[in-house]
Amino acid sequence: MINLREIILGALMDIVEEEQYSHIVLKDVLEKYQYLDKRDRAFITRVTEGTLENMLQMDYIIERFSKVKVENMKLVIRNILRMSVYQLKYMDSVPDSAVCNEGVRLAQKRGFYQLKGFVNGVLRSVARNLDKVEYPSKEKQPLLYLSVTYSMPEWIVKSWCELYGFDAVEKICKDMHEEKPTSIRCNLDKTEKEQIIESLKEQGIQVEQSPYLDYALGIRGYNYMKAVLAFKRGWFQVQDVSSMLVSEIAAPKWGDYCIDVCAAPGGKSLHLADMLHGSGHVEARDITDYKVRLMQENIERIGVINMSATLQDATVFDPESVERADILLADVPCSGLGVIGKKADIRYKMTPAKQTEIIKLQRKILDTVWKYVKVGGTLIYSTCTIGAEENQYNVKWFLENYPFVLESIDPYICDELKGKTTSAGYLQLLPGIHKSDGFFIARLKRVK
Ligand SMILES: C[S@@+](CC[C@H](N)C(=O)[O-])C[C@H]1O[C@@H](n2cnc3c(N)ncnc32)[C@H](O)[C@@H]1O
Repeated sequence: MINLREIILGALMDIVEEEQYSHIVLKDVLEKYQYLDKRDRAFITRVTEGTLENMLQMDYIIERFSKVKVENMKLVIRNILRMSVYQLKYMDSVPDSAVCNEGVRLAQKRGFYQLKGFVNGVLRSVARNLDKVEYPSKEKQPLLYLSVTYSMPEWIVKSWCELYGFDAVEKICKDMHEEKPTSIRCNLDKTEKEQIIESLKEQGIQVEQSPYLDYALGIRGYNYMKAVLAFKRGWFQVQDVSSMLVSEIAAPKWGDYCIDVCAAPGGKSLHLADMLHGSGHVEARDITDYKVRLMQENIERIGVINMSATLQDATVFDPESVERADILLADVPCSGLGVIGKKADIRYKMTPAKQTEIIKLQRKILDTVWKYVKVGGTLIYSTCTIGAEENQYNVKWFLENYPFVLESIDPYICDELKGKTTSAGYLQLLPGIHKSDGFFIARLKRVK
């Protein structure tokens, strides 16, 4: 007999303790247990994602009732406690006694017979006293308040507060906890938006218009993406509207040659190819065979004729590319803190030291690829993060060292997004402030 909580514990161990990506682990688990009914699969998803999204808050609660600090606990035990406390706090439909009993049983099953009493004691105390827990005060401990309320590491909220102020950061954190529809980009070269909407609705899928771009939609209520007919026909891509704005701001012209130096899984390259209506070419490059294959599969599924996927490390100079690109897209690897709403575990895996390494890599990539841009051509620099270090500071450094200038992006965006920085050449999207993921896009022109 399959035990759902054992599956959840396994997934949490892989994600939290083995540093595997949550979306990949969860996708694999759901594929492996495809035969479970919809309710069981939803339970697995909800408890795994919910525990990750609220992990620091769970740890805070656990530490009110345990003499042992969470960081000193056995890895299995702390994850049993986290997922159990999540159910106690956020899932009224599960009886407290069942949560406690299952937690104890799991500890025993994983060989921690001697810790049964500890797990039982902590969980029953939490169940009895949950509404008496005192949380950090917003006025007296603002950073700890943000960190515990929204389960966001303190170093992250501290750096955001310095940049955007407390109120904006609270909006950002809150938005990252909200459930959103899946954002899709209609492939208008294949068919009309109305036909896509009709096909989705025929399958019982709810559709809503996204802001900022007419061909961006939000969908809810599907089970598997691969079973959605319009997706199988290549009529749309899953892509956040922020990411669509990158290609809009790149604004390719008929016949342009585009190089996307960090392209996988290929969302922006496919969009550029779409905007070129079969003309020109998009070279989508990435660093691993696996990712390049993934892009090739997408090219074939959608039937794109003006795009190719190739293996190329962006930190290794490619002399054949010099001055080839009308448009060069550097959608560089980044800390990803703008997409925490979709990938909850990112916030626990990123550290200031890792971020410093990422910034070095971003600069190395820019230092290598800028020569691929034709004089007069465009370089788009983008990240899915919201701190200045990887965004504004990198652009400043780039402008100081290479023959490029920023160009206004106002001609390419809707009025709602226009502001001081967009006329200066860049856009910082913030979840909760904008209706999108957190994203940064800068448009630079090569001047000599
Ligand atoms: C932000 S993602 C790109 C997303 C992509 N542009 C899209 O829209 O689907 C960054 C990509 O950079 C790739 N990458 C990391 N280091 C790289 C390198 N040295 N050279 C080329 N690609 C690299 C990663 O494999 C990852 O796919």
